[in-house]
Amino acid sequence: MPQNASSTPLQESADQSTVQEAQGTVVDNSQTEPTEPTAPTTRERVAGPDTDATPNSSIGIVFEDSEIDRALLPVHIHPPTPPLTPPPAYPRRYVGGLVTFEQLCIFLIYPTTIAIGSLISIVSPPESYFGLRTNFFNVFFVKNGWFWTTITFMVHSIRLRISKPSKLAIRYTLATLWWFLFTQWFFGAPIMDRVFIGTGGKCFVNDPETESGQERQVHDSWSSFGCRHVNGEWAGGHDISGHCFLLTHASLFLWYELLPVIMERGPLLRQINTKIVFVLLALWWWMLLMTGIYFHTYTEKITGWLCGIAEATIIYILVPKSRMLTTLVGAPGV
Ligand SMILES: CCCCC/C=C\C/C=C\C/C=C\C/C=C\CCCC(=O)SCCNC(=O)CCNC(=O)[C@H](O)C(C)(C)COP(=O)(O)OP(=O)(O)OC[C@H]1O[C@@H](n2cnc3c(N)ncnc32)[C@H](O)[C@@H]1OP(=O)(O)O
Repeated sequence: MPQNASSTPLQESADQSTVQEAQGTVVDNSQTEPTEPTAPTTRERVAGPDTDATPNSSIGIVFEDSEIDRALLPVHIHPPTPPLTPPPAYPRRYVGGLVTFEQLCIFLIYPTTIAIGSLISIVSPPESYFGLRTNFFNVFFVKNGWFWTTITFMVHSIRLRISKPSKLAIRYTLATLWWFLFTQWFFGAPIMDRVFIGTGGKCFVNDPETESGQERQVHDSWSSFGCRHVNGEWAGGHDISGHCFLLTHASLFLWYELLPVIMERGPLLRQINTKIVFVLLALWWWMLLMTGIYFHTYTEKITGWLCGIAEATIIYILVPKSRMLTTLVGAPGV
């Protein structure tokens, strides 16, 4: 198995058992001590290398029947045990020792989409319903984007057999927290609005007192929400694309949580739950392309994307390099 030297403790442990399997090392149970069952009898739970298991249990096998009862049985009446089933570890090809090949492919979808959208916007943006801010998909789905991402994530999570749902909830909470601080509230105005104001942005409103009623005045709104509330125009600063942020952030979160299911290529992949996740991912991708074509400047889209990759990069790429941090937030599994 191709395995980069810099793989994580979790991966190493899981991969070791795969090596055993590849080498045909099957444990002969009749030779082992009766008090140390080598394979589960009634139900065996197999978790992938990326499970929520702590590093010590990363081989992913949980004995659910009473091992003590089993140990009391005389050796000769032990039921035949199946060979030790290795976790469904999939070959991991590491790129630069940091990300797996699949993680990298997923990661690259979004800057490529923004680049293609921006290119189309320069060459010849086609007239389209999706160029309207009021289009149904924008108003109903993207403007409530974290809500739909949450629902879809729950649909995905509910059918998993992972041992520690709390770790899954921690990862969801961290993703939600980053979205919340960036777009909704950060001890006052959210981060994206603070960047806008910090780079010289202001809220302009028409002053009806003037003769033409058109003269613009600066309103003291400190957030885009407040500015919209007074029918003002939020202009002048670096207006990070909230759509690029949200669509990238939500998509990477869903992809990386789903990846073990995809790589396992088992029955979970064919479930309706997985299809629902793919439908939302397709919609988020399409809306990102539309943002790329019709909205914002190129730099605003890039900064939106950069902020959108931040949390997923930390949680799914950097954290797995540390055994201690992995214990805290777990890692996606099946
Ligand atoms: C074992 C099983 C365990 C399972 C459980 C596991 C875990 C779960 C644990 C706990 C969960 C428990 C309970 C959870 C239940 C429910 C919780 C739900 C929580 C929620 O979740 S509740 C929040 C819902 N709340 C949202 O979800 C809001 C999302 N929303 C935003 O965060 C912003 O809205 C954002 C970022 C989108 C900002 O956006 P922005 O619009 O202000 O700014 P941007 O710069 O992007 O755009 C400038 C102008 O360009 C236009 N524009 C750009 N691109 C366009 C395009 N493509 N098409 C058309 N127009 C476009 C824009 O429309 C705009 O136009 P205009 O200014 O006119 O509006």
